[in-house]
Amino acid sequence: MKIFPASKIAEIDSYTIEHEPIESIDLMERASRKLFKRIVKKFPAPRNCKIFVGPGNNGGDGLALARMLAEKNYAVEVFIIKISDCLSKDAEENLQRLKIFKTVDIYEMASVDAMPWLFPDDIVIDAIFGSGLSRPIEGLPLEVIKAINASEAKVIAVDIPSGLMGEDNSKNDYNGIIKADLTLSFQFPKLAFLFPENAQFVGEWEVLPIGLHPDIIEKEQTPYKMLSREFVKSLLMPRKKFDHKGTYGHGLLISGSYGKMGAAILASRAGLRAGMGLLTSHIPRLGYEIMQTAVPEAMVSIDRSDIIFTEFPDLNQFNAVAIGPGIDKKQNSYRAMIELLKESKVPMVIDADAINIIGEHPELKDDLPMGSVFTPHPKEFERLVGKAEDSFTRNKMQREFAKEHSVTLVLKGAYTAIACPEGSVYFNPTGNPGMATAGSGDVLTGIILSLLSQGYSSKVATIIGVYLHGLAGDLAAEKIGMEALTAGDLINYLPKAWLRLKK
Ligand SMILES: NC(=O)C1=CN([C@@H]2O[C@H](COP(=O)(O)OP(=O)(O)OC[C@H]3O[C@@H](n4cnc5c(N)ncnc54)[C@H](O)[C@@H]3O)[C@@H](O)[C@H]2O)[C@@H](O)CC1
Ligand SMILES: Nc1ncnc2c1ncn2[C@@H]1O[C@H](COP(=O)(O)OP(=O)(O)O)[C@@H](O)[C@H]1O
Ligand SMILES: [K+]
Repeated sequence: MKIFPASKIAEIDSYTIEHEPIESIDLMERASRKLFKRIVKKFPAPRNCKIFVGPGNNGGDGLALARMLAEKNYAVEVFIIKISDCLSKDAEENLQRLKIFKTVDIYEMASVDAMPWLFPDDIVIDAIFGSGLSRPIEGLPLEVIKAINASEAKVIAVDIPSGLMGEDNSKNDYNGIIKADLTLSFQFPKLAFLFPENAQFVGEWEVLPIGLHPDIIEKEQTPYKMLSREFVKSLLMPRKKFDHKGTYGHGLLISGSYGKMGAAILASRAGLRAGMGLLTSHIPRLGYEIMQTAVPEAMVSIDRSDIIFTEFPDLNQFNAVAIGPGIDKKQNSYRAMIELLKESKVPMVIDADAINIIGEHPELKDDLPMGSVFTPHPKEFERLVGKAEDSFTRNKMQREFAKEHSVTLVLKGAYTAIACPEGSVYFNPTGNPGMATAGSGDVLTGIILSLLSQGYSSKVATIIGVYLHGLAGDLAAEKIGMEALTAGDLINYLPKAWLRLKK
């Protein structure tokens, strides 16, 4: 699913109005009907609804929704916040349509003194500002937003929490944003929903399709996309009758050190479960028996060092290389990294301490093999790319890094973002907080290495890998809950994740 900036959404609206064709008031009616249906399903009548309305079309949605809820036996009160002298044309039309309903009290709020008391079981509908917000909120609407946020009522935001910018909130005033429990977004999610600091405003969110024109959605370009099962499935290569293990590639995994052999085991097992034909695990000498016992399917390459990574085998036999899980970052490992980056001609996954080593020795960035994939969590990202005060800025830095160094740069998190060299960013919807547990990242590294070895491009291997990893987490959490989930469970649920993905 594409994610558009607010300006593009306005273009898509206009195109729909012109080419469907549909009157703008009827498009508003259709959108509001969707809101209405969702709210009725989630919060059945009778309920008290207090609807706060602003001057634009977001307010218009609120007014249309008020009429629909009143028809369905909700007790509805509408508060029109006096922000400008007039309402938008369609909002005004919906106000006139609403006035016919004698059961709905309509108040004009010229000051916050007119703010009603909000009870915990009230439903507050936030239709103050939508995607037309052009600057941080001040004055009366700011006071109203603060009062709503101070209440215990259930808050439902129409399209986007009022005050939140769709993309860039780096200059926003965080006191002037509605804290919604539920955000019902029209047709597309907004980029801002995917950033952790905005979770407090967006709450749960859902997308309501409102039938915007498919031709323009197809045609309009945007760098931001949300992964879907259908899309990821369409990238899979089928297995053929006469395929053999050579068909599915040979990967080299460099991982583990004294005290961190678990990372090597997890990444190796995950790699094999993700379908690679052959895996060689390069580990320090002390890990030999551990690896041979825990992962009998893997071949083992032994470092001359007992405890860390200091050398690597002949690279010619491998289709892809991964380095990082549990390797530590001793001086000798750094030296071996210099050689590895110079010699490797195949795509590499660079994770964990391998990222930290590059962060400490930025000159190594000049030697990255074509098609490298970086998989940092936010702290590693900071060491590699730099510090950002907010997620939008971080996302920009991520895109720029991917472009400048021609690499795929993954930023792991609740909505893991995959930035590709050509400028696009894919967000991953799978995964859950049960995966915030030691070793989940090692599992991801093994999976991406596996897909690279099988011949998927760096971009596709990363997309499939990230989606599958999260899906395994979701299936595991469904069965065993989030608290008890460990990284090993992600591997155990990979078979089911494959089946679900291919269904
Ligand atoms: N996507 C669609 O096709 C549809 C969109 N609709 C709604 O239309 C909304 C967008 O409508 P609008 O473009 O009218 O935008 P808004 O409803 O967000 O309101 C914009 C108005 O507020 C003013 N404004 C902006 N920032 C302000 C600030 N900080 N302080 C005071 N005033 C400020 C603007 O000058 C403008 O008059 C969407 O969010 C959605 O709710 C729906 O009607 C259905 C159809
Ligand atoms: N709240 C969450 N929702 C979805 N996925 C999560 C969440 N927390 C962690 N994850 C996933 O778990 C993995 C954690 O990786 P990482 O921090 O490198 O762990 P480790 O270093 O312990 O291996 C990432 O893929 C991340 O996207
Ligand atoms: K809103």
